[in-house]
Amino acid sequence: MNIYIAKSKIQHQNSSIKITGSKSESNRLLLLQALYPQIKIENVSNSDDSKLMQKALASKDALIDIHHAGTAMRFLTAYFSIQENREVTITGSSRMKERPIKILVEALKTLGADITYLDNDGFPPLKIVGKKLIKSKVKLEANVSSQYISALLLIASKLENGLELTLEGNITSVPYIKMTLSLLDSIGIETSFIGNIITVKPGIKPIEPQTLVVESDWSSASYFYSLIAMSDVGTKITIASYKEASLQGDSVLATIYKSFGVSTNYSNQSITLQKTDAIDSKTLIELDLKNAPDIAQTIAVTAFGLGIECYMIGLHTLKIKETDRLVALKTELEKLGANISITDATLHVKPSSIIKADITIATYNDHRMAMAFAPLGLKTSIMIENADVVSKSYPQFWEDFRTIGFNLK
Ligand SMILES: O=C(O)C1=C[C@@H](OP(=O)(O)O)[C@@H](O)[C@H](O)C1
Ligand SMILES: C=C(OP(=O)(O)O)C(=O)O
Repeated sequence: MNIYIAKSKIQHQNSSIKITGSKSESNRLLLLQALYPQIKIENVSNSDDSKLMQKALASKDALIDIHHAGTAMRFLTAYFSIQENREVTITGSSRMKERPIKILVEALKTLGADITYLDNDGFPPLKIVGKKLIKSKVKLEANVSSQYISALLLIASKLENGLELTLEGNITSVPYIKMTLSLLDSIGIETSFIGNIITVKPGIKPIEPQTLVVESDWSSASYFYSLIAMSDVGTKITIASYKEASLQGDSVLATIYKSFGVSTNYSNQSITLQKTDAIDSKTLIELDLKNAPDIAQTIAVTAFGLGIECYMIGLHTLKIKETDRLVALKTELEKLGANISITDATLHVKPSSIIKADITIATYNDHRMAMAFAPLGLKTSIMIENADVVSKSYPQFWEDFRTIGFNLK
């Protein structure tokens, strides 16, 4: 399904958009609930990735297909490693078979896990024979993906002696590691993160029955920040349910988008985004996104839409996500008339004043390509190819854009 966005305007300034729970928090809590069924979760994400996670955890099958869900792939690899007397093959989409998992698999094997690569060394599909893991100390490279670290931490309290993880090199996507530790702490599992060493105590104390409410997804909110940044001064929109003390690193959007003239007001568990200042075309925005890689696409498109210069570093993880997001951004933004340069970890949007009309944007099976380019509908008419990819994280994305006045065909 392609969607054509005829040049649009935000019509319903006072509409309130409700986004469901964070995909990252949901996938962690779903795994913890499988380990500790006394936990209840509210506002679970309705994303494909969280539904796949739920389905995989409930499945008794010997073959689990996780499609494009990277977090689920990594978390379930750890989970099935400790399911005694169970053997599973875990596979995914063709892109999943290109997304590296060796660092996690080697760490699990060091702890005693029985995992075999069924196709290419270091990549899914994997055969996992569940076992009791006796060892408790492991070192791993921390600059490739934090998901490997979170995966180990999530099962750690079920290991006989807990876990002591030594992180080597520069640690990437740190807020996601802290999110995992906070969720463990909140259910009653003892953890510490000092220097480059994380420890998780074995679960000796019983975990109390409790209900955890997932905060809505900040990465999904990024597309509304982009919309407001490209709107006329005074335009505002309210989205729920958010809080100022978020576990999600992408809540840094509230700070980042001040530079794009957008203010954020927190009230009644909602955020109201308002365009307060017009942006000078000579503005240069410089950002290090190693802690918030999922909002890089949104920000690159906002800068292009406003015609301003933006230089982003810390993007080394983008090459191994749903697609090579650096190459995809360069290719698609340049079709619209942008001047972009990239390296393996940076992206530079040069200032420009032209936005071509009626260009078709390829999305490369990447939800964030579709959603990041959609706000440009305020500036020009644009076609988004395979627009249903959004369901990976935000199934009602197009409905919500229609609600605020977008003209979609
Ligand atoms: O743990 C998580 O929930 C995630 C961690 C990040 O991955 P990396 O650590 O691989 O950057 C992020 O990009 C992904 O969307 C979700
Ligand atoms: C990178 C992402 O997800 P995952 O790694 O879980 O596939 C994402 O949602 O942007």
